[in-house]
Amino acid sequence: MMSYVKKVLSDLKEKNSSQEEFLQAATEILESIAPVFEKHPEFQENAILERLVEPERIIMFRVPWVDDNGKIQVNRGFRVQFNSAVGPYKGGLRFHDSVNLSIMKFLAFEQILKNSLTEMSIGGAKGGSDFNPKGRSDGEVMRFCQSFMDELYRHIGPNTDIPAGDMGVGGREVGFLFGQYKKLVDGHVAVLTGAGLEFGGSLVRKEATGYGLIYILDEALKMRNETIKGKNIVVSGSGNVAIYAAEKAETYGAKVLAMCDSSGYIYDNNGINVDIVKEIKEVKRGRIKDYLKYPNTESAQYVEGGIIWNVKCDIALPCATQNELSEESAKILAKNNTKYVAEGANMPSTNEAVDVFLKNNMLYLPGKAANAGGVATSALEMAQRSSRIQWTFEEVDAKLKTIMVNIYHNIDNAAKKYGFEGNYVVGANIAGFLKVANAMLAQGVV
Ligand SMILES: NC(=O)C1=CN([C@@H]2O[C@H](COP(=O)(O)OP(=O)(O)OC[C@H]3O[C@@H](n4cnc5c(N)ncnc54)[C@H](OP(=O)(O)O)[C@@H]3O)[C@@H](O)[C@H]2O)C=CC1
Ligand SMILES: O=C(O)CCC(=O)C(=O)O
Repeated sequence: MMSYVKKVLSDLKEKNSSQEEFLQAATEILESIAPVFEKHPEFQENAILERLVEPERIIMFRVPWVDDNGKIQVNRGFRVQFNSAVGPYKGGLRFHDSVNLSIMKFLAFEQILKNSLTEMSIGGAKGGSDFNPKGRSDGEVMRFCQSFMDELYRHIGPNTDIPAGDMGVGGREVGFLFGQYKKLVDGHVAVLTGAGLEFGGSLVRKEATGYGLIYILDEALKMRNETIKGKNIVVSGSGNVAIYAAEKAETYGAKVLAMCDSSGYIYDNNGINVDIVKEIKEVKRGRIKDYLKYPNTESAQYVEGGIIWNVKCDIALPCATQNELSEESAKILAKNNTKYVAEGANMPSTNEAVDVFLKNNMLYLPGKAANAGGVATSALEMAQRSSRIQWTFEEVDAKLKTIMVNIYHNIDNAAKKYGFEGNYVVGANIAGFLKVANAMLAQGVV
């Protein structure tokens, strides 16, 4: 059956030769699900893979807006509606200057399997723009979001496609996007998750991706008679996912030694004060190096442009961006005896880095399983919104924990069933794929 996978992959490479990140994600996924086709010839007979790798729809559009100097700026907007077999399209919006079609497609492709793993009825999508909100005034961000929504609104809806935040899109941006959507359609509907608590949002959504990462890690460690308590952790990034992963890890008794942004990392052998990072990033929208200006941070250092994975740790949590953890960094982690890697970001480790983790018998939890808590809580937000109720923080948090524990056992069982015990690349991809493939099969050739 490998020949079937190889053929689909080689056609995909020919058709999308310049889409590096998309091909990276597709190669990892397709190669790891190859064993499924031995047991399920019906998938090949029905061209499930050929259909799965082709997005149902891609929307690309112009986003013109006026900056604070009265100058007209033009960005490019995207929404990749990749697969709606399991449910309406669902996935975040990323505003970052690196955004291009390849990155949008890789993120949307990953999202299909991730959303399937949550066991909620949500399909896979992703969108965004090459606009970077960093350094822009609130007024500029608002005008950009309004122009972005002027086009996007006609392609989304509470039963068709429900975007949310991702890199560069937090509460402020979701608020502006929602305001413009509401004005355009004249309806207060649940079309974006990660909404403010005042207008339909859910408690815990902000914390969910980072907390969920620690919940699944905790379960994986428990199954090995291990615990997070007392472990030294390095968390890359200092955005939404990184902050709440670090916060939860500390409540479990771990010490967070280092965090970073794209300029450099801070390191403190006594442990980072996550509240300061939160203040710098969520309130001041500043740089991580500002950490050293705060009281009681004398034992911390800032390393400009340094590679955070050089810091010796027991647990590595890549929570920044794709391909931030190279093969070389993976070898350093292995040499430093790091035993656990759990991904808060999407595809932060290169495929070569993942090979190093697996060869060294490190526990590796891939992003599509480990960071699924964010989108799962988005689905909980949709459930609350449609039934006009609001669960307490504790209720949502308990549901999130259950979902993450279930994901762990689901990927663990799938890995065992297919003869790859402990390999969660195989486990996550197969478990996610089977539900989507069966849904596609049931719905005919569409
Ligand atoms: N938000 C969510 O709910 C979910 C997010 N994810 C994924 O998690 C990752 C982080 O998202 P999120 O926290 O929301 O994004 P944010 O924009 O809130 O934060 C991103 C962080 O990563 C840093 N960063 C970006 N590029 C690099 C780089 N090359 N090297 C080092 N640090 C870098 C940023 O620093 P700087 O400020 O300098 O750019 C920032 O601190 C992404 O891969 C995203 O797709 C996955 C599931 C859900
Ligand atoms: O909450 C969501 O809908 C999307 C989250 C997301 O973008 C992701 O899981 O990568």
